[in-house]
Amino acid sequence: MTGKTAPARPQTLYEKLWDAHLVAEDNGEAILYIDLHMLHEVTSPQAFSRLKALGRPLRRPDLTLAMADHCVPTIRQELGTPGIEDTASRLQIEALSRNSAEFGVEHYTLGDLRNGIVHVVGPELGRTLPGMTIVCGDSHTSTHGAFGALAFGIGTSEIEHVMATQAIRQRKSKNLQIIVNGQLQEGITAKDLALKLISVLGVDGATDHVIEYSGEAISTLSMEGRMTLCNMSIEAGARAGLIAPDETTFAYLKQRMPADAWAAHLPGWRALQTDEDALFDRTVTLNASDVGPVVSWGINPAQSIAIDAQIPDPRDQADPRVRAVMERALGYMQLAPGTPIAGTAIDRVFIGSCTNGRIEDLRAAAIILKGRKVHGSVKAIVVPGSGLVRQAAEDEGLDKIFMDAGFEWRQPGCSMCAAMNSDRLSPGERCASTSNRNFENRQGPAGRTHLMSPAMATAAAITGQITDFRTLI
Ligand SMILES: CC(C)[C@H](C(=O)O)[C@@H](O)C(=O)O
Ligand code: SF4
Repeated sequence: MTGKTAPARPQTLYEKLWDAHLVAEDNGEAILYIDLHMLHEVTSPQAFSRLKALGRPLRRPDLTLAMADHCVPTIRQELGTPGIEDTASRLQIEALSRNSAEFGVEHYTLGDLRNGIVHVVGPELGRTLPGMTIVCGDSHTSTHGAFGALAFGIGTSEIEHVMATQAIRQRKSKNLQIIVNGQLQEGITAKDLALKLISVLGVDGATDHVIEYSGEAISTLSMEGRMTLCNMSIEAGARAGLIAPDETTFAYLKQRMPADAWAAHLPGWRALQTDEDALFDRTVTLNASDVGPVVSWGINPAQSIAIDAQIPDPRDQADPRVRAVMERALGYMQLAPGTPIAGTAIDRVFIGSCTNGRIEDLRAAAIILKGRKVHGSVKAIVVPGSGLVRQAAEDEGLDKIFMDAGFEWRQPGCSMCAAMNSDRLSPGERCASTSNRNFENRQGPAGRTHLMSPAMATAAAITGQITDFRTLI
């Protein structure tokens, strides 16, 4: 012992979270301890079966939380699983309940107020906390990074691994810093910012990176907005998205956990910041004031443009591969280059998903909708992200505003985000959607999706076409 200690190297938040959970490391491969493992019905059954076949116990049922969201119907949930018409969905949801009971996992069944989309429920129940490592067999686990937790999606074999060991094998990602300076304009949301960022970065622009978002525009976002932004990190290829916890985070959590536990955590949470002079592999800077309402026109989220822009022309692209992707998108979406995106007629509106199914999203929609009607040619549904969101909305009378306008007021679930249940587009239908993916067939075979914010989807519902919501306020 020399008595000397190496000077502490400045670290990013990602590096701090990594080090705090590092169990072992060898040749770049690490084992990370996992603080919270969330399960849903689609990606957990095989892992449970393997565990059973091997006769292994679930290592930490107390750090595991299960709920059905993808396949659940968004009507008649009070009937429980017997009310599910689709047999495959019913079996999957029943299997989750059975497995949860067998392994002692906390599980919210259909119709339980606490049930909903896993990425909405974890945070709102105070299970998602700053400084945690959180995994789930679902790519949008990145949502939880909004709290300064290292949260990422995992595959089925990894689910089994976490179930058995409460740890996971990982390689360290690179670190991408995204600084958003200035303030977002009135009514412009984290969704517009996310779509704008993805259109700048590209769908694989953040591959192999963990993003940390910072800057004035980020610090003024609500927790709901931060979750929307971190949720969509994955659509730029990122492993995870992170926002350092601050007073907004602490205030959100204060309402969701026992006061003594909250106070005990606080000093540790405050230390979850990127050190000054810490090094990132890359930095991207954006001015919030340059962001207006953004809408996707194509078949990936990077194919997004400002509401006052024209559909891009593949002939302007030098790269033949980019041109080919654009041509395919235009063909699938049945859009002509050079035409304004505003004015595109739509058939369906979907407000919901783990991106935009929170109370703030429903409020943003209801403010515009109040006293107006859904256009005669449009079928519109609103699907709260959880039972608690639904209840909060009803307490505020938002359900009435939606129903009076002609929206269907549904029960919680992923619904039309991924069409893994009976909520889906018919072939050829065009949808204004607050979800996060506009891939071909995503919302139903041959369905066409335009991603946008809740305010923009509401404006589309009212006018029957893609519309700048600011013309309605
Ligand atoms: C079903 C699930 C594995 C999938 C995901 O990982 O994201 C789904 O949630 C999605 O949004 O496409
Ligand atoms: S709401 Fe959509 S994106 Fe989110 S978990 Fe469900 S299917 Fe995936």
